[in-house]
Amino acid sequence: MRVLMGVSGGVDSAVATYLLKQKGYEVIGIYLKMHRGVNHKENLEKIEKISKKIGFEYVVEDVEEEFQKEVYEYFVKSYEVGATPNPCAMCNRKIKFGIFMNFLEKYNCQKAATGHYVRNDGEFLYEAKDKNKDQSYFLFGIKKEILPKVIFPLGDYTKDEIKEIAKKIGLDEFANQKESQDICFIDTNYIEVLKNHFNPQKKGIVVDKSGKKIGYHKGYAFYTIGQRKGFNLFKAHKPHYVIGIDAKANKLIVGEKKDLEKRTVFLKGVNLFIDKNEFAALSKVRYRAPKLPSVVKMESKTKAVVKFLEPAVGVAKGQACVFYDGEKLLGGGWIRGAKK
Ligand SMILES: Nc1ncnc2c1ncn2[C@@H]1O[C@H](COP(=O)(O)OP(=O)(O)OP(=O)(O)O)[C@@H](O)[C@H]1O
Repeated sequence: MRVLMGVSGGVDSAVATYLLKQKGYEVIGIYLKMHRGVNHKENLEKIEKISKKIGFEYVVEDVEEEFQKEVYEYFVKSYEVGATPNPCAMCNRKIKFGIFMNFLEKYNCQKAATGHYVRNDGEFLYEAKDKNKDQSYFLFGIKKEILPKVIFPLGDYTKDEIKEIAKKIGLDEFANQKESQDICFIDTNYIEVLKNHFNPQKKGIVVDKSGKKIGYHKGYAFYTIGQRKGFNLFKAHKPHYVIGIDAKANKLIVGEKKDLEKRTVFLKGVNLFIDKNEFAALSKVRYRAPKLPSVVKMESKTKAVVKFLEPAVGVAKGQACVFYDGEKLLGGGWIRGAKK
C-alpha cells in the first residue's frame, strides 16, 4: 500500500516515515509550501537529508494561496476583531487534512499520514499515549469520512521514545533540534506579524464591568480572555483578569476571577464524529484547559450550545471547544460567545 506522508523537516515526521516503512508501507513524502514567510529552502534541505537516511522519495506542492486565504487571513482577521484564533486547528481542517487529501489520487496513494500525536481506529480519533504532546484538540474539525484513510504512526509513542528512535537511526541532529514553534508562520511573536496588517499597538483604556475607566492597555490584540498581566491599572487593587475585549471601542474589560466563570458556551462551525443531537461529554475550551463535564446540544447543523456542569474559565471567542468521551474525540466547534 502506498502512503502519502506529510514531511516538514522535523523529527516527528521523519520518525513517522521511518515507522511506516518498518511496517512495510511504500511511503512517498510530501512537503507542502504553506506560508510564504516560512524558510522552505531550509526545510527542504532537512527533508533531503532525512530522505537519504531513511530512503524515501518525496514531492513538493505549493498551497500558499489556500493557506493565505484559509489560515493566515483568518488569523489576522480574528485578532483584528478581538478574538483569539487557533490557526493550527484551522490548518488541519482546511490544509493538512483538507487539500492534502486531494493529492492522494495524484500520487496514486491509498492513505495519508502525518506525525501528529493522536490515535485513530478508522472511526474515531483518540488522545495520544503522550498526554503532554497530544494534538487531538487541534484535530476536532477534520472530516469523519477521511478517518479510514489516515494513519498517525506516532499516537502510541511518547516524544522521548521518538527522539530515541531518531538517534538510533542516525538522525541525532534532528532529535536534538529545538521544538518547532506553536505556530509555524511566526518566527518572532504574533504582534510582529499583525503589524503588517493593522496597528496592534494602538493604546486604549481598561474598564471595569460597570464601564468605569480604571487603567490603560497597550493594544487589545495583546490580550486574551483570562489574562492577568500586561495592562496597567491606576490603583493596584486585587488581581484583575481580562473578561472582555471590545475591539471596536478599543477597550479591555477586566474583572475578578469569578467573572471568568461561564456555564454556557455558544459554538459555530461544529464538527461531530458521532451522530447525535444532544449528548454528555467532557469538554475543554482551550488546548491546556481541563476537560469538564458538560452537555452538548446541537441547535442547527453547525451551531451548538454547551452547558457546563462546572464552570469553564478562560472562554475566548475564536478558540475551539472540543468534546471527548474519555480519550475519544467526539467533535468540537468554534467559540462565538459565552454566558454565566
Ligand atoms: N509543510 C508541511 N508539509 C507537509 N506536512 C507537514 C508540514 N508541516 C507539518 N506537516 C505534518 O503535520 C504534522 C504535525 O505538524 P506540527 O507542526 O504539529 O509538527 P511537529 O510536531 O513539529 O512535527 P515535525 O517534527 O514533523 O515538524 C507533522 O509531523 C507533519 O507530518
